[in-house]
Amino acid sequence: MFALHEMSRQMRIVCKNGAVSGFGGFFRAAGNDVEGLEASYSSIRRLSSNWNQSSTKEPISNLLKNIPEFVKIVEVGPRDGLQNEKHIVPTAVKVKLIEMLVASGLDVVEATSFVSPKWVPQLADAKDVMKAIRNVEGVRFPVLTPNLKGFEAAVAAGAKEVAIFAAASESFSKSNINCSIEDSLIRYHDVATAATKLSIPVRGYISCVVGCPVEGTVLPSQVAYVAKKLYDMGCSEISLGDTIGVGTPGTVIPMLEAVTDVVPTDKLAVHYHDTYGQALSNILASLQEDKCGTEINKGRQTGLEIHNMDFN
Ligand SMILES: CC(C)(COP(=O)([O-])OP(=O)([O-])OC[C@H]1O[C@@H](n2cnc3c(N)ncnc32)[C@H](O)[C@@H]1OP(=O)([O-])[O-])[C@@H](O)C(=O)NCCC(=O)NCCSC(=O)C[C@@](C)(O)CC(=O)[O-]
Repeated sequence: MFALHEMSRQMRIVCKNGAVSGFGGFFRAAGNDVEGLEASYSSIRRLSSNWNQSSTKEPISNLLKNIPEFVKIVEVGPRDGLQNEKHIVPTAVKVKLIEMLVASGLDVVEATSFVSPKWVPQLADAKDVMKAIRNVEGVRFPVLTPNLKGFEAAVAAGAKEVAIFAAASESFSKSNINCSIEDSLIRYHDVATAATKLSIPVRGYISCVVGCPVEGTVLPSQVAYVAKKLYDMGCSEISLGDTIGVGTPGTVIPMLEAVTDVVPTDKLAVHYHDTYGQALSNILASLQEDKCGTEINKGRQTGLEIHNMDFN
């Protein structure tokens, strides 16, 4: 899986391949043990280093003319990649994975989730993962928190940054967090308020920004509605997730336009799953989106985050 995320200024772009399958594929290839991970470590380093090098070069064609010159990478594999693994990955392997991702040069790694272990048993060791990485310096380790209970547990475990996750589709909201969109926003408002009191940045995800597995097409106005609510409650950034990977440039651009009408582009990320091989096209199209390009041409520092990378 794989995600681009322009940061520092105008537009954040996050893209992710078929969530679990992308990173899971890498993980299976590496083997469910520390040695297997080490064997794959050099590929991570190569990819990370390639990104950094290419970000300093002049654009090589008109196709790439308006994309940011600087790329910031955020990795969500330890959370998003492992949350649906069939077999529970041992804590020590998760920690090793995080350490390797950090060593590869990534400085934001979404480490785990403080969600119900009944819903996501794969991440039931969130507290232990956080304990094991507590001395890693210079890296941000955001964690998912679905409610105040999760937020309090995350803070007690040492989290310095959290993420809340709403949906643009009612059906997905119900199946993912067992409540309506409106109820989730009330819940998240409580989390955001508690986080603000502790000066903890809150990232807001929106799932199903172009399509829902149950409802089909999701209208841009539905996404803009939730994005504005998350922005108003104080989210420092809002990540727009094409959860089932059905987006194409033709659908993500209208969605981005609707959202950028109500939320400043420097607060936005996009999170594209590569289920149907559209993630890179969607990233490129999003980066070329007018508002983003205009800012880039002003020559200000830009960033691009890669949330997950598919090594398959
Ligand atoms: C939201 C809930 C908790 C509601 O679940 P619920 O069952 O409605 O919760 P509840 O409030 O009725 O509580 C039921 C039990 O869960 C406990 N509980 C309640 N909250 C917590 C908590 N935080 N941590 C630990 N335990 C918790 C609570 O204490 C109680 O325990 P019991 O009394 O039965 O022993 C549940 O649905 C849940 O955890 N959902 C998380 C699902 C999830 O993690 N999905 C994947 C992440 S979203 C995603 O991947 C999309 C994204 C972000 O990547 C973007 C994209 O790809 O597009």
